[in-house]
Amino acid sequence: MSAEIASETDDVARARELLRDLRTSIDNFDASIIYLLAERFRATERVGLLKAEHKLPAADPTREREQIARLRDLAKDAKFNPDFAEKFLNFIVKEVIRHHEAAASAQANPELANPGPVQRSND
Ligand SMILES: C=C(O[C@@H]1C=C(C(=O)O)C=C[C@H]1O)C(=O)O
Repeated sequence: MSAEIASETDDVARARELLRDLRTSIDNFDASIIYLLAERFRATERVGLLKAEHKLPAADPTREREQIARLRDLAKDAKFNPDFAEKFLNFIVKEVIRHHEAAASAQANPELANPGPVQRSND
């Protein structure tokens, strides 16, 4: 093996090692994101129940505007793309509002949310 080919092989081996380390880090970040989202959704589920009980609207556009402004500022501080931060928040909030609407309709129509045991025709 020529010295040139040997050093190319070393470079690729180093690149593969770096790739493996970076992917381990990415996997840890992804796991953190999932745990954080799970906690966030647990909190928003409680907000959804509270709103349903008190017949408050599922969505709160004023609060959302404040959150977007805050997250855009945080993203800029973190040298992160503020448009992406906004899109990401909107994506999550849309799903939260869908859950809140489902909680409101379950509150308004409990018989539809929990239909009870299925009746068999020969019961
Ligand atoms: C969670 C709430 O409900 C909705 C969802 C939001 C969110 O996921 O952050 C924010 C505002 C509301 O549109 C809330 O009102 O705080």
